[in-house]
Amino acid sequence: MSETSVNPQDIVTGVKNRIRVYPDFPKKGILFYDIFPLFQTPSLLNDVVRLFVQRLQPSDTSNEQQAIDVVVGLDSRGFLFGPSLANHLDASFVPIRKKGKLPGEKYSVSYSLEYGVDALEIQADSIKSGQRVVIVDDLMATGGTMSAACKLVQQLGGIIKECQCVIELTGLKGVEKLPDGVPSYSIVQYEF
Ligand SMILES: O=P(O)(O)OC[C@H]1O[C@H](OP(=O)(O)OP(=O)(O)O)[C@H](O)[C@@H]1O
Ligand SMILES: Nc1ncnc2[nH]cnc12
Repeated sequence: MSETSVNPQDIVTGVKNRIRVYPDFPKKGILFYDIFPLFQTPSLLNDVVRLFVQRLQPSDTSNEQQAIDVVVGLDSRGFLFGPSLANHLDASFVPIRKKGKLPGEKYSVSYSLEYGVDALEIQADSIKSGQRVVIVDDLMATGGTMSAACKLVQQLGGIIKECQCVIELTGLKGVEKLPDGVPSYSIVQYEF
């Protein structure tokens, strides 16, 4: 898709101005970053997705091998960005869902997150071996969710080109949990 490039710093500022922070939600001691106010500014939301796209653009746009085949979105807030990102990239969209929500043959991985433990699932035929994948979510905290998602994609033979989040809580060192060699990118960073 040929669009003019976006200035990352403008988007960082826009996102930071709109995110709301709630102490002690959903549990005491958790500082909760609410991304939903972003959706009240459609142009900013569009810029967020375009910034994700810009990161993935090959330097040589004629090289078809560089294209992303699949955007994987994580249940549930990753679904707010994934389909739009997939549309911009002309890629397919695949959901990774919390356990018990997807029908058919599935792969499953259990994981821990900042405030609980759960399992994630992907449909067995949703990614073909060798397909180039980007995984998107709203936020990375401990990295438990994203690292479980990486494991599922890799079990299906997907090649993860990047894990993308709007927010990263850098003090929780989530990126260190990702499988070796998997790149990650976040638009805004907070320590906790
Ligand atoms: O890095 P982690 O410690 O794993 O935490 C990050 C995950 O937690 C949140 O989702 P949550 O599980 O709360 O579900 P939701 O999107 O349905 O609210 C967030 O949207 C990420 O998916
Ligand atoms: N601190 C936090 N704020 C918003 N979503 C989260 N998911 C995990 N930790 C979170």
